Amino acid sequence: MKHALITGITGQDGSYLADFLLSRPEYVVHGLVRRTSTLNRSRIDHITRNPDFADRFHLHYADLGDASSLSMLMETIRPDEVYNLGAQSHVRVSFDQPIYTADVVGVGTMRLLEAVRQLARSQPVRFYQASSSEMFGSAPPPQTMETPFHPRSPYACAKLYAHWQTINYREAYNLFACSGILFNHESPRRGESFVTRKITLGAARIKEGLQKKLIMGNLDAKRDWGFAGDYVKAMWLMLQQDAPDDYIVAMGETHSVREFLEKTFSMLDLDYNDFVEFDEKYMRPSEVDVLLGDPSKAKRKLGWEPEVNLDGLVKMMVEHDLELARREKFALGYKGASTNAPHLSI
Ligand SMILES: C[C@H]1O[C@H](OP(=O)(O)OP(=O)(O)OC[C@H]2O[C@@H](n3cnc4c(=O)[nH]c(N)nc43)[C@H](O)[C@@H]2O)[C@@H](O)[C@@H](O)C1=O
Repeated sequence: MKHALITGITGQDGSYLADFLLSRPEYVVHGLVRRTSTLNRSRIDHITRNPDFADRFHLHYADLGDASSLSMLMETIRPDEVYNLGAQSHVRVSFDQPIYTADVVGVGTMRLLEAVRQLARSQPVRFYQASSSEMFGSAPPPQTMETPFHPRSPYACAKLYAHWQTINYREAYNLFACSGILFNHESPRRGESFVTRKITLGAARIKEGLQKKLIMGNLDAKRDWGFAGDYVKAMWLMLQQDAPDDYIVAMGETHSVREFLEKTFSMLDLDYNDFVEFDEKYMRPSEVDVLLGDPSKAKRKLGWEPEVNLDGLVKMMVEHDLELARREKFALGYKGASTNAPHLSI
């Protein structure tokens, strides 16, 4: 059996990657979880509750902030593959918590790389680093493998540090370490404070009369959005190659937040202009205006092809969130619309 360790297992990407690896009978999947007073495991509940996976899915307490917990974990599990998907991943929040973000995203990756380097002394191990299109920041589009980085947030600076450390561990210690520069990737499992999910959930709640307005920031920002379920396959493919390398994973299309709003609301027969309002608090001190990735290397060398386009993605998210809103309405007993989703504060 192959043992894979995933940091960030409770997140969107971690849960899709776990699904993908478990669909292959040769994998045992280990997830790193942080201790929290309330459990945040809804994205992996379908796995933990499935008796078929009882022997092939294991959760372990550790923390990217705690080097000794990572070394212990590495010794216990002795993974063949390590996927570093754990992060404080919200760009806007990284301006409020820059040092925490740098520690978890930047130095946290170093702590993990050190633990992997120790393990690599006694067995082969392959490492995947979740790098981000945010590292390109203000570099003009299209962003290719040759485009120089210009990060625009504490999150992006920390990701860039981790990216270069991954490359350095490959060059200095001959570690099989790959970095996937993933452009935005979304799904029904996306956190509710990221723009796509905020829009699909907000629109669905508006449609069901649970919410009156959707309060947004910069609608002119443009992103290259794909489906997270497609992107985790690229992560895995990178670790199956003969030699380690870095790749961009993207759709090669860019759309504005405004276009995403239009597509979502029109799918629900609504006009977003009637519901969307602006609030300064959703603006970032420095914005990334346009991201447009060139995935040609991943397609050519990995044979990677996405299966879901933007319209398919919007449809998948809207259908999911409409169902969620209907259940919410049923569970609450409908009393009257609130002015905004109370749980969306960022
Ligand atoms: C690849 C990369 O992808 C993600 O980073 P992000 O691009 O910052 O994602 P987002 O969905 O928070 O923002 C997208 C755009 O949408 C604009 N925007 C407008 N109004 C709102 C708004 O109300 N909320 C939010 N969140 N954004 C808004 C916002 O200003 C920005 O221009 C993370 O997964 C990150 O971890 C990562 O690595």
